[in-house]
Amino acid sequence: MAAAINGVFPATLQELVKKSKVLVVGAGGIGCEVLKNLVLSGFTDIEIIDLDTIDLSNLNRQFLFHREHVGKSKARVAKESALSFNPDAKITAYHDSVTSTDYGVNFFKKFDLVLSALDNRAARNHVNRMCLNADVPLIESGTAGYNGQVELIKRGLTQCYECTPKDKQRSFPGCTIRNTPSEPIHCIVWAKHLFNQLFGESLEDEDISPDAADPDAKEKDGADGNGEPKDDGKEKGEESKEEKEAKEDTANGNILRINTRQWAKDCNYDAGKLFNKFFNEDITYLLRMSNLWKTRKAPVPVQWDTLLPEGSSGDQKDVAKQHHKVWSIEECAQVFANSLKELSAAFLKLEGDDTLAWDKDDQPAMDFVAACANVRSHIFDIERKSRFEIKSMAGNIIPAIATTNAITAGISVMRAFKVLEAKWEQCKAVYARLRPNARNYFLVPDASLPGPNPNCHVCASDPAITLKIDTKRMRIKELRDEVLVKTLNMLNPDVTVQSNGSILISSEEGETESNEGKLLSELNIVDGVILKCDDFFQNYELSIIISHFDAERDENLFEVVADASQLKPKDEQPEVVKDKEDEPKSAKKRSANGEGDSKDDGPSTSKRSRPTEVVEEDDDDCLVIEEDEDQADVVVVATDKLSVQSPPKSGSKRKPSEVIEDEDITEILESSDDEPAGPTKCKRSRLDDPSSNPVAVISID
Ligand SMILES: Nc1ncnc2c1ncn2[C@@H]1O[C@H](COP(=O)(O)OP(=O)(O)OP(=O)(O)O)[C@@H](O)[C@H]1O
Ligand SMILES: [Zn+2]
Repeated sequence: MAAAINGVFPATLQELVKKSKVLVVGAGGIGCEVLKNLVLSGFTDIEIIDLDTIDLSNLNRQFLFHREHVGKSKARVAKESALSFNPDAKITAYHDSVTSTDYGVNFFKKFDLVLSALDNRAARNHVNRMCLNADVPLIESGTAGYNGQVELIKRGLTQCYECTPKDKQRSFPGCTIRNTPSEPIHCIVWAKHLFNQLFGESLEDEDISPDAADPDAKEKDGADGNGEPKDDGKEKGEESKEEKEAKEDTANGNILRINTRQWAKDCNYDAGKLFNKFFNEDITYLLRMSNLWKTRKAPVPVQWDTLLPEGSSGDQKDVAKQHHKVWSIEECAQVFANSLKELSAAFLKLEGDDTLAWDKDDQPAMDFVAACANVRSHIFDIERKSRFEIKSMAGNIIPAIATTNAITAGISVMRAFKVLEAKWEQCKAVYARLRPNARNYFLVPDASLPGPNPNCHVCASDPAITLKIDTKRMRIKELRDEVLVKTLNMLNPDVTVQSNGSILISSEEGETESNEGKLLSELNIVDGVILKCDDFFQNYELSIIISHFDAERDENLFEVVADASQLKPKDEQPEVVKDKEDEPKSAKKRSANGEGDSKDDGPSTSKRSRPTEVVEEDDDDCLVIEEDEDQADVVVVATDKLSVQSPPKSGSKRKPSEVIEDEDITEILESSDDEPAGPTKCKRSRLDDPSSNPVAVISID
C-alpha cells in the first residue's frame, strides 16, 4: 500500500515523510482521521496515545472503530485498523493519559512532530508545555460543529497554545457531565440531556445516568508505558468484563433511555418519583463508585419529601418568573414539578414518534433545565445560578461533525508536510467554516504566523501572573488544587515564597501537609507577596504575584490575570508584525531544560485580526469569531476577558493580496514548486486570480 504514494509527493518530501517519527495525541474524531491520513501519506513510524475506550456513540464518526470494538482501547484499535492500510508501518499505541509522568520531556524529544487531536484544555495545555520543553513542533487541531482549526506551535517562532488567555471551555467529557460535575455549566448540560431523555430527541451521547465505566472510578494500576497488553491480558485502563457489561448496558442505551422515558410515562410523570430517581437514587449509585470521591467532594443526595413534603403548597408559579433570583433548592423543586407537569402534558399530546425540542425561549423547557441544573449543582456543592444566567449559558452544545473532523485532520497532515520541510511561513493557522467568507473560501488561512506573546505565562522566559485572590478566605490546599492544578494546569507543583525561600507547598507527599488547611493570610501570603512555583515534570516555573481582594459572598475567591496586557482594549494592542526585522529584540524565548534557544527565527508581538461578532464558541477551546463580510478573515481569539469589539473603521483591513499572496491550503494541495510530482486526487482552484472568484478552496463532494 505504501508504494502507492510513490510519485504523489516530491521525492524530498516523500523521503522526509518516510524517515520522520510522529506522535498523535488523541484517537477520537480528529485523531483517527489524522492517523489514517498519516499512514496513507507514507508515514511509517507513528506513536498514538489515548486514554479512553471506544464508546458506541463514537462509531458514527470515528471510522477506525466498529461495533465489535466497543469497550476496547481507542489507541490500540486505531493502530490495528490503520495497519490494515499499510501493514509495514510501525505504530505504537499507548492506552494512557498523555499527562501521565510516563511521558516526560524525553519521550516527546523522540519525535520530529506531534499532532494533537484532543478534546480538553488541560491535556492541550500539557502537550503544549511538553512540546515547548522538548522543542518539538506541535500541530494543534480542534473542531466544533462545522468549525475547525489547525495551528502550528513552535517554540520561539509562534504563539504557544497558552499565549492568549482562553475563555471558559464549552465542551466536557461525558463522565464529567454524568459523574463528576464541578461547574454550573456541567449541570446545565446534564439538565438539557435529561430534558432530551424524557421529552426530546434522545441522542446516544446524552445519557444522564451514572457512567460505571468512568476511567476515574477505576483503581490506578501500574503503567506499562508501551501499550502492550499486561500480564493479566487486560491493558492499562481497559475495561474489565464487569465494567464492559455495565457499559454495554448503558451503551445499548437506547433501551435504557427508552425505558427511562417509558418509566417516567408509566409513573404518570409523578414529580416526587422522578425527582428521587435523578437526584437521590442515581446519586446514591454514584457514591458507590468510591474512587471518584477520594480526591473530590462527594455529592449529597436530596430527597423529595424533605423539600416538598406532601401537602405543601405546590403552586407558587411565580417563583419561575423570578429570572434574576437564585432559587432556593425548595424553589427549584417547585419549579421542577410545575415545568414537568407542563412538559409532560405537551409531550403526551404529540403524535407518533414526535418529540419536544429544547428551546431556551420555551418557558417550561427553560424552567425545567434551570431547576434541574440547580438541584444537581446543590448536590455537588456547586454554585447555583439564576434562571437568567442559566439561559445565557445553556447555548448550543455543538455536535461533532465527521466531515469537519476529516477536513481538519487533512489540514493537520498537510501542515505536517510543511513542518517537515521547515517551510514555516507556510504553516499559518487555518480555519474551516461552514459558510464561505466574502472571498468564497471555506478554508481560511490566517494572515500571519503570530509570534510568541512575550508576556505569556507559559512560553515567556520568566513567566509571571497576577493572582487576584482573597487571601483571608483562600486556604493553601485550595491554592494548590483550584489555582495551580485546575486553573494553571500544573501537575505537582512546589511553591516557595520568593522573599524568604520558605516552602509553602511541596510536591513531596506529606512535607507541607500542616500548611494545607491554613489561610494564605495566616502564612503571611498577603498583597504584594511573590510566590515561585515550579512544576518539575513540566519543567515549568512561574512567578505568582499576589493581589489581595475582598471577595463578595458569592464571588469567586480568585482570578488569574494571565497577561495583563491582554486585558487592554484591543485597539491598544500592537498591529500584526510581519517583518521579522521589526520584531522586538527583547522578546523572550522559552528554553527547554534551561538551555537557550539559538535559532534565529525570533518571535514577534503579533496578534490576530480583530473580531466583530462572536458567532460561536468552539467546544474545543477556540473561539471562532466572524468578521464583517468585507473585513478580514476568520480569526480565533481567546481571552479570559473577552471584550468583543468592532473592527477599526479603516487602516487595518488586510489587503486582499495579503490573504492569498503566499501559501494557503490550495498551495499545499498543489504539486511541489520545483520537483515533479504525480497527480493528487484533490480538486484545486487557483486563488491567485481574483477574477476567477474562487469558489471553495476545497470542494467537498
Ligand atoms: N489526557 C489525555 N490523554 C490522552 N488522550 C486524551 C486525553 N484527553 C482526551 N483524550 C482523548 O482525545 C480524544 C478526543 O477526541 P474527540 O473529541 O473525538 O472525543 P470523543 O470522546 O471520541 O468524542 P465525544 O467527546 O464527542 O464523545 C478522545 O478520544 C479522548 O479520549
Ligand atoms: Zn505562550
